[in-house]
Amino acid sequence: MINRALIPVKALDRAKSRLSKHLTPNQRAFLVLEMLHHVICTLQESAVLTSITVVSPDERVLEQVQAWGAQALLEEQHGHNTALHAAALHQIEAGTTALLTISADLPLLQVSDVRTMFEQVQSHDIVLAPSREGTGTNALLVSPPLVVPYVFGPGSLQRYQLEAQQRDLKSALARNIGLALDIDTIEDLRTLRRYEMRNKAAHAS
Ligand SMILES: Nc1nc2c(ncn2[C@@H]2O[C@H](COP(=O)(O)OP(=O)(O)OP(=O)(O)O)[C@@H](O)[C@H]2O)c(=O)[nH]1
Ligand SMILES: C=C(OP(=O)(O)O)C(=O)O
Repeated sequence: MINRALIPVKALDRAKSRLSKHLTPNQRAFLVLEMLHHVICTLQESAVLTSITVVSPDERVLEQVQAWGAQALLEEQHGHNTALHAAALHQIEAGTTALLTISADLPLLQVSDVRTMFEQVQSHDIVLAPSREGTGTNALLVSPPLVVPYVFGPGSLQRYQLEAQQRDLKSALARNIGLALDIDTIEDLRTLRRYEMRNKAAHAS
């Protein structure tokens, strides 16, 4: 198996728009980079990936991720799904057998979450990590790459499940808070804070 990962990242000045009422543009850019760093480090620590590639139209993001040991791919075609499709074609050319596409905004992601998904893909064609409210998709692991098209956007979980069904593919869900809590809204930030406080208290006792 040659396992690789793709992380799509929006231009910093457009990212986290749902937090624009609560955070300044600089704070939002900082938050995006901090969460991205966490996701890259966790993927690296999982030791199951040959490479991690960040796909973004933003030169600042691409420069930064190379310093963190990830590969940088300039978004050739604009739009979340189109950019990912083009990036996945490169991964196929590079001999990738299993491709993880994962959001950059998962601050509670753990090494065990990543390893579990790769264990699941041994016996499934597609592994989906639902978002906390159960309609979005925070991570998608497919073997081979592009066995289903990219359909990220509102209601994507159901759409991926339908795409898999139509192709008679075996799919599995990966449910864990590390994969489920993506940060889009101020409520998500509050939830994150609650988990962090709980973890701190658990470590102190
Ligand atoms: N390269 C690329 N990545 C994208 C694009 N749209 C979203 N992403 C990334 O996909 C993941 C999920 O994105 P969203 O939650 O839809 O966008 P967001 O910027 O995080 O938040 P909102 O602006 O509030 O929607 C994040 O890692 C984003 O940076 C895009 O057009 N191009
Ligand atoms: C893009 C997605 O998520 P969100 O915009 O909710 O982060 C998705 O779940 O497909």
